[in-house]
Amino acid sequence: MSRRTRLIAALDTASRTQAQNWANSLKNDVDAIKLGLEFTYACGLDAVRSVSEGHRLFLDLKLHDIPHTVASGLAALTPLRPALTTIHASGGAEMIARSREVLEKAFPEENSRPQLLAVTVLTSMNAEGLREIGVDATPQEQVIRLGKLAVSAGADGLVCSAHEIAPLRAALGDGPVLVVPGIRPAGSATDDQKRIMTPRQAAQAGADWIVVGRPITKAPDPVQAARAIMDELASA
Ligand SMILES: O=c1ccn([C@@H]2O[C@H](COP(=O)(O)O)[C@@H](O)[C@H]2O)c(=O)[nH]1
Repeated sequence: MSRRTRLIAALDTASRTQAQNWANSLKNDVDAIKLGLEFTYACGLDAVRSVSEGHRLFLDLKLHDIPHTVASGLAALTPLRPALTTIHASGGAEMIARSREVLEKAFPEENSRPQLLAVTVLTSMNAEGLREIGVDATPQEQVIRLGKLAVSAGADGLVCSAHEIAPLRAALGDGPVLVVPGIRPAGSATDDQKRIMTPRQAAQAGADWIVVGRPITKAPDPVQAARAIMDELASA
C-alpha cells in the first residue's frame, strides 16, 4: 500500500510570539504543527488554541497517570480539537481504553475524533537507556510489545522511531497510524535523539507522519528547511 508521509513541525518554544511567527510563516509548507509540553506549560491552553488556528494540531502532551486522571485530563483538552494527541503506552491497557472512550464520547462522529496515539519508546532512548530503567529488551522488542498492547486497547496509532516501522507493520498490519520523531536531515545535529533516520529513509520505511523540530526551528531559514524536507518526502 502506498502512503504519503506528511510533515509535522514541532514548535518547541516557551514564547507565544515565536510560536505564532513560526505557525504563520510555515502555514503553506507543513502538514501540521506540534505543540507540546514546553509551549503548553509556558503559554497555556488559550495560546495553544490561537497558535494552532488554521493548522492541523498535533497536541503532544504525552499523558501518563492512573486511568481516571488521564481520561479526565484528556476530556479537558478536547475543546482544542487536536487532530492527533498522545498518551504513554506504558500507562497500560486500562488507561488507553479509558482514553479512547473519552474521545469517542466527546466526538461521536468517527472522522472528527482526534487520533489517539500511544508513545512506545522515546526516540531519545537506546538499549542502554532502557536497561537503566530496568527494561531488559531491545528498543525494537519493547516498541512491538507496547505497540501491540496499545493498539489492542484502543489506540489509533503509535509514536515510534523509523527503525521500528517495518517490524510494527509486520506485527500489526497497515491499520495503525505511525507518527515518527527522531528525524534528522543528512548532516544535521542529532541533539538528544538516539534512534534517528532522515526524512527520505522514514518515508521509504512507511511513516504516516514525521515530526521535525530543531532541524526546522533552529535553521537560519525555517521555511526553507521545511520546504527541503517536504521535497525530500515528495521524492522518496
Ligand atoms: O519519542 C518521541 C516522542 C516525541 N518526540 C517529540 O518530537 C519532537 C522532536 O523534536 P526534534 O527537535 O526534531 O528532536 C519533540 O517535540 C519531541 O517532544 C520525540 O522526539 N520523541
